[in-house]
Amino acid sequence: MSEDPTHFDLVIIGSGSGNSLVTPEFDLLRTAVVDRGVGSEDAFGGTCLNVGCIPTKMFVHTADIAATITDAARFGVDATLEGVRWRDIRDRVFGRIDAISEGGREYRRDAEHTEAYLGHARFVGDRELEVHITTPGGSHEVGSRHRITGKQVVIATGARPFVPEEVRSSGVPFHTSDSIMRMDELPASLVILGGGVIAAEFAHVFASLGVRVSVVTRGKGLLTHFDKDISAAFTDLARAQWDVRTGVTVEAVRQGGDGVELQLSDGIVTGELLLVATGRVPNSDDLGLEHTAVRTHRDGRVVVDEHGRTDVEGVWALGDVSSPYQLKHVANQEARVVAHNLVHPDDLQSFDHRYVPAAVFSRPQVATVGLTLDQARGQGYAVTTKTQRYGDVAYGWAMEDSTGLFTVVADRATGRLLGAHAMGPHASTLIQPVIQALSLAGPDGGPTAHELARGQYWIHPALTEVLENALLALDVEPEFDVTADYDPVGEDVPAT
Ligand SMILES: Cc1cc2nc3c(=O)[nH]c(=O)nc-3n(C[C@H](O)[C@H](O)[C@H](O)COP(=O)(O)OP(=O)(O)OC[C@H]3O[C@@H](n4cnc5c(N)ncnc54)[C@H](O)[C@@H]3O)c2cc1C
Ligand SMILES: NC(=O)c1ccc[n+]([C@@H]2O[C@H](COP(=O)([O-])OP(=O)(O)OC[C@H]3O[C@@H](n4cnc5c(N)ncnc54)[C@H](O)[C@@H]3O)[C@@H](O)[C@H]2O)c1
Repeated sequence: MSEDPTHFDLVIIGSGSGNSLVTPEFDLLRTAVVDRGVGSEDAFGGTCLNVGCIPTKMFVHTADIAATITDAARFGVDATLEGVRWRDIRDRVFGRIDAISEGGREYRRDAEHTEAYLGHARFVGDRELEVHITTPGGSHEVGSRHRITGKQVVIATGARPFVPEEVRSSGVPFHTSDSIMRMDELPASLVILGGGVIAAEFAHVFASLGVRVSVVTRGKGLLTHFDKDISAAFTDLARAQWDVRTGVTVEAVRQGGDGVELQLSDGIVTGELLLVATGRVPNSDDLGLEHTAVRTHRDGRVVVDEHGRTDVEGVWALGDVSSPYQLKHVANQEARVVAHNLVHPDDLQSFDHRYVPAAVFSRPQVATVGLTLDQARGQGYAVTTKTQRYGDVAYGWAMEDSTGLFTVVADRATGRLLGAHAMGPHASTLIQPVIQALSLAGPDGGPTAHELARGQYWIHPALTEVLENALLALDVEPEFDVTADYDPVGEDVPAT
């Protein structure tokens, strides 16, 4: 261990996924965790905990409850949503989260082998940083500046909301996902700019809680990064719930109407508040990387190899700042790999980007893994695909579902799965057996789709039968059809 108090064995910039790098192997070494905080409270612990996955899903679940009440009459259950207590909801969510964030910060500050620098870090050399303390509650005074060096440095600085120039230069107040969940009152109406994941999730949250929501996007539909049939079906369902403006450009943003007015290429949209959800940019531009040999891609992501190494020896990167996937489960996997590699330089592990799943927790949910039909064809596979409707299995009847679908994509020649794409209640959970089959396949190629269907029990009449039936209905080469005698109509589930 070094005697120099400004030299550390490990310096981690970013307390999100980076925070999990302080493994027991570092117990006898010195680690600095540098973090400037996220959201309006400059909270410790990164995006997912404070302004990302966790609070949004707590709001989504609350919105699901409200939507279930509103939807209950068609089941013969008469119920009225009498109102929602926004401040109570907000305070319940953040009452839980803030305590975890504060506990994490104090632990890093007080532990014998770690030091918490709560401020902005900037490289001044390859493994040398200047830190300007901006937030109280850490190991150092607000306003102080520190030069620190690390034997190893990990860049885990995440990403931040991108705000288009037409909004920034308008002077009109706006929210991003960093601020909107902490507002004091629900607005009567909300304009959401963007048609991606954040827009889809917040549109559900606020519309289900009684806010009139407009979604404005330049794309032809919503969730256009997903399978095209799912994107089209989701956009149709969105139009039935929200005011959805697709294929439009924003020509001006000004104050007007009840709050904000957007001049679109095809008209005007107004709302009390504006939420900007137009993507997230890596936090690499304000890191002083020009003082190092660390390179970035054109989109700002730090260049790393499959082990998380940058171009500078001893400097690593992981998560949203460098990954092609801005997802917490990916950042976590990358953090586990880097945590191992930091202490096992002769036995490096690699990032696993083979089958990265994603889900959108909207109304309905969307989930995806592996190749879409078009991607599989593009890669030269003889593709077979089946779309099974939720409404065709028993639990789908129970739910009176008429829109949910589960598509599986497979290689006709081998019968093996290539991907799956689902939209409907619990899609994020239902897709897990496909993720498992793809990820654990091993060198022998793993189970065929039919083996996956018939090699295990599927609880009857659970909603997972939608996947079981889709797998069984795939049209594969006969020699791989281990269920040639299976009659999908024979059980008490009707065929499509
Ligand atoms: C609204 C929303 C919902 C989401 N929902 C999901 C979901 O349901 N599922 C999912 O998988 N993913 C979701 N994500 C994405 C997920 O949150 C991110 O992929 C993940 O948190 C990235 O982790 P990270 O460790 O790379 O970065 P972060 O958690 O963002 O951590 C980076 C930290 O570095 C700090 N920092 C940055 N620059 C500096 C600097 N120069 N000096 C000091 N500190 C600095 C930041 O303040 C931050 O605290 C969501 C994101 C958002 C915004
Ligand atoms: N459930 C989840 O896993 C989850 C939830 C939220 C966020 N995230 C992560 O956060 C990332 C960022 O989310 P996001 O929704 O901000 O980005 P996104 O890339 O999903 O969507 C951005 C949207 O904004 C539109 N857009 C961009 N610039 C625009 C402009 N100038 N005018 C109008 N529209 C414009 C794009 O066409 C697109 O529809 C996601 O890609 C995802 O990885 C994940």
